[in-house]
Amino acid sequence: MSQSIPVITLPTQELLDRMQEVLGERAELHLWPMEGPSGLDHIDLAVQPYMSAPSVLDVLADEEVSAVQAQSLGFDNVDKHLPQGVTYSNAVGVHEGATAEIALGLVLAAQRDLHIHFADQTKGEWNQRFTPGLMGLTVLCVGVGGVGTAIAHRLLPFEVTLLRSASRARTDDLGQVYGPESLPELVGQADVVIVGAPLTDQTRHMFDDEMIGRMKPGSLLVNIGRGPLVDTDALTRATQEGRIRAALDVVDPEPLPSDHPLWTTPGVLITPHVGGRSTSMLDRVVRLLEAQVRHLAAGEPLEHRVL
Ligand SMILES: NC(=O)C1=CN([C@@H]2O[C@H](COP(=O)(O)OP(=O)(O)OC[C@H]3O[C@@H](n4cnc5c(N)ncnc54)[C@H](O)[C@@H]3O)[C@@H](O)[C@H]2O)C=CC1
Ligand SMILES: O=C(O)C(=O)COP(=O)(O)O
Repeated sequence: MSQSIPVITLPTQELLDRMQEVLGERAELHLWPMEGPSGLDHIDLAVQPYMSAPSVLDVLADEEVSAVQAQSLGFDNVDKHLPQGVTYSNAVGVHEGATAEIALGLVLAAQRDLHIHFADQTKGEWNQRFTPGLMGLTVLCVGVGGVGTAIAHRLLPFEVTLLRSASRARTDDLGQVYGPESLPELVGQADVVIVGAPLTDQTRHMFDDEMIGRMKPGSLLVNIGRGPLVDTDALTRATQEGRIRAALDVVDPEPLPSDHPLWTTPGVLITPHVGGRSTSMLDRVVRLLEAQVRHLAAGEPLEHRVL
């Protein structure tokens, strides 16, 4: 019996070449058609481009597609656009570690004023200063999934007291996880709050005036999840008044308009949604797609299905 060959469309030539190398004859690979229908009878797996546009979802209506594999972990924007009967898998294993690196980088920069030292460097100025650091402080991670856990593991060697909260209370190998009902009390105990939850109806504006108002004076709010988890106006007010500091890889809106006050508010650090953008990302995407193609060839369900 001849082996069934899944048809995969891929968003970039580089990814297609890497897939060809790894999968050889096992898959029939097509570059995703940017304009017009592909002309294929059936597509077993369509790969969502990493950069958001053009979205594979925009062209699915013209194709017979079984499943979409995303190259992102977040899928807050997807459900309304996904045609019925098409499954959607997110990119588990691709971005967690890289996003944790950006979270830790932002925390360390903000807690040791690295940005101020680097600005001094551009002027050749030798200004020594004392900074809060991280050792001995309390850090709250909001979101204990792949990203939150990667952050927690990287934080512990910094000798912090770690608090964690998620959508439900439980214990895991790192200890106690608190439920959402505990969040208002926990934020008041933390010197650093790192938000790594997904964007849902329940989490949108989770950090509003009230929640931000409960944070310790001078504490740091880090957002590496999705911009709308934090109410931008509330955050702008709190940082402009110097009540809290912020370090943001994600903002609302994205891109942040160049005249937005957050860009220039003292105590606010911004990176342009680069959590997942590490050069080793493509290797992890290829490994994920290889595993998914194996499942298709074996007639098994795809992994990491979220929709
Ligand atoms: N900055 C960046 O470049 C990146 C950002 N992300 C964002 O990070 C998010 C999280 O990704 P994963 O860890 O893979 O998700 P996940 O699904 O593995 O974990 C999500 C965690 O958030 C928690 N959560 C859900 N609702 C909550 C609530 N109401 N209160 C507190 N916690 C709640 C869940 O309990 C779970 O612990 C993604 O949805 C995406 O938006 C992901 C990758 C890169
Ligand atoms: O995986 C995610 O959710 C990320 O945020 C990184 O990917 P993106 O830049 O959103 O395509």
